[in-house]
Amino acid sequence: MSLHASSSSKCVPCSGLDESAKLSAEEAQVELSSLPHPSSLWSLKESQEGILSLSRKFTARNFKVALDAINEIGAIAEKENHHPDLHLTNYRDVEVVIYTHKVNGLTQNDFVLAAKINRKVTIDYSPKWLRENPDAVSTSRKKEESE
Ligand SMILES: C[C@H](O)[C@H](O)[C@H]1CNC2=NC(N)=NC(=O)C2=N1
Repeated sequence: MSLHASSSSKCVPCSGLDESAKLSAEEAQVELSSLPHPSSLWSLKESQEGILSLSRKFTARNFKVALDAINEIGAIAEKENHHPDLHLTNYRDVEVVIYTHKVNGLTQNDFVLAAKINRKVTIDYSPKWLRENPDAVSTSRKKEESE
């Protein structure tokens, strides 16, 4: 079982991590596909500097819902002491980007956090976005809107 698949998993302090904790692109792909459902919400992303990260994008129903989701994700991050970059890229479009700054790449901590976000955060999505992204239905706060 992957580390993040266990509900007792917690992020280990990033300050203690070194390069040996950094996952290769292949290892990251394996971790990605074993995230709890719906793992398809997340994708691997590589910056121009070659830094691998995990990214999840969604469109919320409105501005307030987008801000509430950011705050909810932020509270989980504080608890784990592992912090995503949270982007409000348009008034209700959110992108969550997770990587381990200490190693400039992905570690197990990033997948632990992504798994917690999948399990704990439900979002009142834009109905149109949810229709276009049916995998997200289990993370929708208003499941009936998907029909
Ligand atoms: C001391 C503390 O553990 C570190 O500064 C943490 C805080 N949150 C962090 N978050 C992320 N995403 N990467 C880090 O390397 C990191 N380091």
